[in-house]
Amino acid sequence: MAQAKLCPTEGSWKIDEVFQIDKELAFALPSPQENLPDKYAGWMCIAKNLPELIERDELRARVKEVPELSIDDLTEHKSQRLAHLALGYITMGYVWNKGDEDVRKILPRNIAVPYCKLSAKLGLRPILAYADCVLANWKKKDPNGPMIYENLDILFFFPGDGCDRGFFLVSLLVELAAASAIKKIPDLFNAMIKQDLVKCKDALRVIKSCQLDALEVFKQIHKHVDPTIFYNVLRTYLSGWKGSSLLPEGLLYEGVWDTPKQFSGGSAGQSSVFQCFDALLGIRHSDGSAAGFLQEMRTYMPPAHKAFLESLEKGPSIRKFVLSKGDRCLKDAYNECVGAMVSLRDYHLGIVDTYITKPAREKQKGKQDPEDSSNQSETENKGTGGTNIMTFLQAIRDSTKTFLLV
Ligand SMILES: C[C@@H](C(=O)Nc1ccc(Cl)cc1)[C@H]1[C@@H]2C[C@H](n3cnc4cc(F)c(F)cc43)C[C@@H]21
Repeated sequence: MAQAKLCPTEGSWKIDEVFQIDKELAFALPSPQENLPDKYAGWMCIAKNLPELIERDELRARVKEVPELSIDDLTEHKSQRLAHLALGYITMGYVWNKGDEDVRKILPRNIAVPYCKLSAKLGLRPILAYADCVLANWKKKDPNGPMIYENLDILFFFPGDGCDRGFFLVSLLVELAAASAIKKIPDLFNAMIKQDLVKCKDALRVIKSCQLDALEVFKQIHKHVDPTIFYNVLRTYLSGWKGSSLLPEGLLYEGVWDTPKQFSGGSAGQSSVFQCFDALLGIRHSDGSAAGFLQEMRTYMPPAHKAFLESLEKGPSIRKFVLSKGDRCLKDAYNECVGAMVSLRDYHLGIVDTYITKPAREKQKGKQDPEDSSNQSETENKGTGGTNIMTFLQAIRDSTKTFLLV
């Protein structure tokens, strides 16, 4: 497994390029490709017109007509990520279509075969994930302009009047704010190696301020995402087929596997930045199901990013170093980083309440017999990733608090 390597020449830590982490953008794909070779026009035409095709009830027919294409002409990483993103949108649209009970349990081989080959090549799953719809699904309107919401757009859309633009771009901007903290990690490790407590405290203070910047960016979500549309429209298209009552066995990838396979829908847990500060600070989640879910979500990340999280967990422990020094100021600087994680988790819980719990309750009220919760489908209170996101987030928020040093 790749490790965060000591740079042999300068004798100092750097984040090895093997982890594919960009200095400014961290886990986001820098300048994602927007066009595929003409051979793939059939995929792009469907993926670029999903809302209209679904509205006109033409999507599923168009998917069945597209020829089975080989992925051999997708030679570069960025074209592979763009094709994986497009096929992800096509697959979610094909399975969920109008978002009602009329789902499809078989993905036709002309999409399933190239999608699974491409997923294997990228080390990703054949389902739309955070790495697709957030990290590879963006462009600048003015290429020379800044990385701000007003100068960004996404490449593909689901139905929902642009709700996905807000949800995906705010997620991306949170990633970018957190990127400044990730850039500081080598300085933190170098300060530890040199036993330089002053530099250690400085690095921890920078990391904390970047975490709080990420929290401020996260708050933009209310401006750009409508809770009712998110809950009733976008959440459906991001849902997966693991533990789903509509696809209890999962999805059959025709021509690839003989039996249906279960994969989870996209979730914040698939964000490497969501997990990297826990790994850096030595925060381990004792709640088995939450810890298990986080581990499972790592298998939906680009392998290089999963490897980075593992290298942070195996690398020098900042927590042990702080404990060994017994320095009050250093402990405070460490605790402020843990405290920033608690604040982010708390805020995320509020977001789940606004975007999932409350709309679910409103929807229940709207039914004939609001008291009859028997027909409350098991997905009502679930996030896009399929777990009960509130329970999951409460568990990791609570366990994060236990890592504050006295
Ligand atoms: C808006 C939310 C979302 O769920 N986005 C999403 C989900 C699924 C899919 Cl498919 C696409 C987007 C969340 C944003 C902010 C990110 N975040 C949450 N807590 C964090 C703690 C940190 F320290 C940190 F740095 C980032 C953190 C992750 C996503």
